[in-house]
Formats: sequence, structure tokens, C-alpha cells
Amino acid sequence: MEIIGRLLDGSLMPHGHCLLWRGDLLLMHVGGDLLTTLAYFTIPIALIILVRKRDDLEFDSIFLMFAAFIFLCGVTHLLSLVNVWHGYYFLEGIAKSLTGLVSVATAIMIWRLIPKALAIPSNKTLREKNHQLDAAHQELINLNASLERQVKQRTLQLEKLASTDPLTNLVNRRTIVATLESEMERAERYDVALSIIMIDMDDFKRVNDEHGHLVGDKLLQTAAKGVQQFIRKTDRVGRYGGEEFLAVVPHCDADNAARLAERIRYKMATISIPLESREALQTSCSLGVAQYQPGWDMNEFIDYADKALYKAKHSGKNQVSVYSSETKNGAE
Ligand SMILES: Nc1nc2c(ncn2[C@@H]2O[C@H](COP(=O)(O)OP(=O)(O)OP(=O)(O)O)[C@@H](O)[C@H]2O)c(=O)[nH]1
Repeated sequence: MEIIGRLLDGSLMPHGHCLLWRGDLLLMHVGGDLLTTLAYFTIPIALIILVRKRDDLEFDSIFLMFAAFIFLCGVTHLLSLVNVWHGYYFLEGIAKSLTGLVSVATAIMIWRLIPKALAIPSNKTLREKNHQLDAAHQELINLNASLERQVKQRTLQLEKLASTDPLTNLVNRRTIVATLESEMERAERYDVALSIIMIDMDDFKRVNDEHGHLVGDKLLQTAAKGVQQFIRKTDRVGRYGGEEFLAVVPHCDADNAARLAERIRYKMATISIPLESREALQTSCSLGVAQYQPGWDMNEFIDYADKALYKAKHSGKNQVSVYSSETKNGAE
């Protein structure tokens, strides 16, 4: 109780007496303390708001110590202001002591934090790191784009490999059959003509037997090129079997397909493969033509072209035969 009484004892000599109650001195001391008090009470609020809102802020504790230290300075200035008219010097002394203690604690903390604070990268370093990151990011994007291009390219190559016959470079059987399937759907839907030509090299076994497989291969390659030269860009030809080619000819009826087949036959008959020690090798082929009829399935369609081809072979080879019910009968 005695201590509280002493603390609240404002009966000591007011500080105004030291200032001789002079207006100019009072104005400076009172005005200065008033402004400082106001400022020192608002700064801690700002610091606390900052610490609470920025949870990524480093060194929270030092900000809070600063807030306490500045607040206590504000209290000291407030009591100085009061003590111009009163004499609460015990209270002011306690406020100053507390301020001193908190200041010393803050100073110690600051010195201990300095190495840590210095270790934080500067804005310049961060900007440089950012640039490096941007450059690395861009490099990754470019690398990714180039990888994607390579994958696309490789996929195309693989697709081509999977659909191409390596010897003749024509599309393989699977692909020509798929083409035929979709052309049949188109012919059915739009009611347009569609024909196929089955082309089979004549006496190919003899070529292999007499001249060897390499010559046989060369002949197949030359024949494939020859057929390709004769068909339109919209037509497709593929290697259907060993020495058998299948041409799919959309928008073409049996008569026109037969004319095309005849031109191919003629062209094939002009092929000659140079041989090392003998005269050039001559060859020929037989061709079976069939025009699509709505309702046929693909196997039937191919089978009818095959039957026409069979007839061409059996009628002496090196000729074209068109499928008709007569052919069917003849073939069976
Ligand atoms: N060199 C070579 N020969 C092949 C290839 N594929 C199949 N052959 C051969 O082609 C020949 C086909 O013989 P056959 O089916 O008897 O037919 P062909 O001798 O042409 O007789 P016809 O069709 O009646 O004129 C066989 O000897 C197969 O080995 C190939 O890729 N290269």
C-alpha cells in the first residue's frame, strides 16, 4: 500500500517550475512530448498489424520488441508531459527503467540477429537468381518443345514404318485393307462407284528360281513404282501379298478400272531388269478387276477381284479380267 501510495504521489515539485513556467519553454517541452507520445503510441499498433498480417515476415520477435520499446518510450514522454504540472517522478522513473530494460533486451536481440539478417539475400541477388530461374525455365520450355517435336517426328516415322512395306515402299496389306474399308463406307454412303484391281506378277516363282531372290526383289520394287505412276493421287495401291498388289480406285466403275488395269498391264510388260550376264529380264502381270456393289462385305469384294484374277491367270496370263457372275462361275 505504501509503495502504491508513493507511486501515485504526485506532490513532488512539478517540472514546470524548472522551466520557470516560461511560455516558450513550456510550448517546446509540452508540444514535443505531446507529439512524440502520439507518434509512439501509434507506431507499435502499426508494427503489430504488420506482424499479424505478414505471416512470412522474418524476425517477428524483434518487431514486437520494437513495439514494446517504442510504447514504453511513449509512456515516458506522456508522464514527462503530466509532470510539467504534477510530480509523478516515481511513475516516470519506473517507466524509464522499464524502457531501459526493454531497450537493452532489444539491442542484444538485434546484435544476435545481425548475422542472420545479413545472410538474407539482397534484392539484387534475388533479382539475379530470378533471372537465372527465368532463363532455366525458358531453357526447359525450349527443351520440352524440342522433345515434343522429336516425339512427333518419331511417332510419324513409326507410324510410317508400321504402315509401309519395307521392300516396295508401298503401304502394307493392313493399311491398304483399312483404306478399302473406309472407301467402301464412302461409296455406300454417297452412292459413288468404287473399284479394286488385284495385280499379280506372272511366273514370279520362276524369276526367283532362275535369277535369285535379289532379282525378284528388284522386279517387285520396279513393278511397285510402275503401278504407282499409273494411278491417280486419290487412288491407293498397297502390297497385298508376296507378288500381289491391290489398287483401290474410288469414283471409278468396272469399265474405267479395266482401262486403268490394261494400262498397268501394258506398263508392266515393258519393265525390264538388267541382268549381269544375260539379256534383260522381261516380265508381265495378270489383273483382276471388281466394282463394288452395295451390301458386299470386304472379303467378298476382294474375293471377287481374286476370282477375276484367277480367270486372267487361267486364260493365259498377261491380261485383265473383270469380275461378273460369269467370272464367278468360271472361277469356281
Ligand atoms: N524375291 C521375292 N520373292 C517373293 C517375295 N514374296 C513372295 N515371293 C515369291 O513369289 C513367288 C510366288 O509364286 P507363286 O505363288 O507360285 O506364283 P507365280 O510363280 O507368280 O505363278 P502365277 O501367279 O501362276 O503366275 C514365290 O516363289 C515366293 O517365294 C519377295 O518379297 N521377294
